[in-house]
Amino acid sequence: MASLFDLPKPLLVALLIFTATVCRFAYIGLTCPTRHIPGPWYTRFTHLRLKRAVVTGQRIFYIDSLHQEYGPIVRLSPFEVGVSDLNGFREIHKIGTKYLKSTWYQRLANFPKAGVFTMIDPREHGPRRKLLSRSFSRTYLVENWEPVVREKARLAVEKIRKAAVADRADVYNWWMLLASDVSAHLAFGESFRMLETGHANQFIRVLKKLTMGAGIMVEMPLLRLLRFVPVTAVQEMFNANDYIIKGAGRAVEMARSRTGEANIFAKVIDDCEKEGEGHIEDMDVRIEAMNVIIAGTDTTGVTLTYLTWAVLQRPELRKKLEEETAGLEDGFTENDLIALPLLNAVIEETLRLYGAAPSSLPRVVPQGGAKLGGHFIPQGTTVSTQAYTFHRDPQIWEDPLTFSPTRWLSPKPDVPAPASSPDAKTAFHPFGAGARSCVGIHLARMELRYAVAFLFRECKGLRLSERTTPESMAFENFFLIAPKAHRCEIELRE
Ligand code: HEM
Repeated sequence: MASLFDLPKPLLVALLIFTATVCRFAYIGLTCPTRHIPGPWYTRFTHLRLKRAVVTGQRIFYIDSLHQEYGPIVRLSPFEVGVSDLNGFREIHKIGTKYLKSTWYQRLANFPKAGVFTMIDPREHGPRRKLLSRSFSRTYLVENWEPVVREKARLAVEKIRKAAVADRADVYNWWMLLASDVSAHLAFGESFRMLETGHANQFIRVLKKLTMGAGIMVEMPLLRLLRFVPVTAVQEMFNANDYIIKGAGRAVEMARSRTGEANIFAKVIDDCEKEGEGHIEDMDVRIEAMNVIIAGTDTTGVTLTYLTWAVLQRPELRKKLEEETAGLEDGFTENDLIALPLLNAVIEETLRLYGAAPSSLPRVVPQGGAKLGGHFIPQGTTVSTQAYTFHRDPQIWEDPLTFSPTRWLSPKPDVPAPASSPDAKTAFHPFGAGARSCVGIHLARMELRYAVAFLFRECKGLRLSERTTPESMAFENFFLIAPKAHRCEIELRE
């Protein structure tokens, strides 16, 4: 009688692999710790459907569609659960929470040490965060960095205006240059002059490659094997680390030099020395300098791009913004901008629908497990909350898909704005929430305010170019969002 072992060897190996895979899936499915949570049947066996959504830039849409179908607590994979329940969100992100960042962040860290963004242990993260927070407080920024932000925003708009009058201006490019020039200037203490030259310098280009590589590797670790492929572009991606870490040494030099222009780390180092309550090594300064540039560039650049797009689709709104900003005195400050109701409402509404970081903020359920939205979730499970879904919840926002800045304005003096309801306040988190919320929030808001004020004050009558369409502006989602076309062109006919 013929036996299995009579089969040709390749077929036998294929059969064994297939059987092992089926057994593995069956085992995961039967022992799946989240099997009692609602969700598509296949998410009990594998994370592959979720992975497909991640690598094709569709994660936020896929998870949102699962919430629509299965409710506020949904199984995304055997070990990950989506949460769009408000009380669940409060519990996960409250100050002093025991839900820590998942190891996804650690795997994202491509540098020799973790920085404020990727640290997981609160005992490590807390002191670092405290040190950086002082340099990013609004008071400190207004006293030390407001003129730099203002001048760069003015210059970006001057460049946009020139290009838009001549032919068309790609605001995606200009807003990215603005945001990286600001972040780099704060981190290094000297301008990279990218707005002046109109393109990113070598350091920023390599840093971008490095973060892109880290983003790909964290999702597809097997691709690390590519480092052995002798192709220059691939090798550059893997060797970028050394170049960047070396380049970031300039941030340390500038911070420690008392003769050059200061950077934000000069204060961090001073604070450590003065108060003796913190400790930061040169490598930490390098890593945090890179963090500031990485975290501060695409986030602000993309948000400004979508703001421009959203306003220019609405000529009435554009005119009102032009009128409001025309009323500013020439030497206006951020305090004057904070007093402009429409400008701030437009920024908030942009952050609601088009904030650049609407994806899952993965956290791990602490020891003992937790009950969220009426479901028990075992310890060790990753729970993911995404702003994309909270910001579009029809139970919280009226007509949630419509871009409507007036929801942020009081209709009458004694009537609160619809967006100031307690639920809306909890649900709205474009800058994250709790102890891990954005360190750069005041810097980002300052950049957004100045850029919007200069744009609509200096460029009256802007319109979208024909090449800027809903398709070209559709979201691509790789942790952050970006327009699919990676451009957003506008025109100005005088
Ligand atoms: C519109 C612009 C911005 C948006 C929408 C944004 C959004 C966010 C979000 C959602 C988080 C939380 C991430 C998480 O929990 O996984 C975060 C964290 C962070 N952001 Fe921003 N950000 C912006 C601008 C900036 C800027 C300008 C900086 C520059 C310093 C910055 C630095 C950071 C850092 C260092 C963290 C990590 C904080 C921690 O874990 O303690 N961000 N940001």
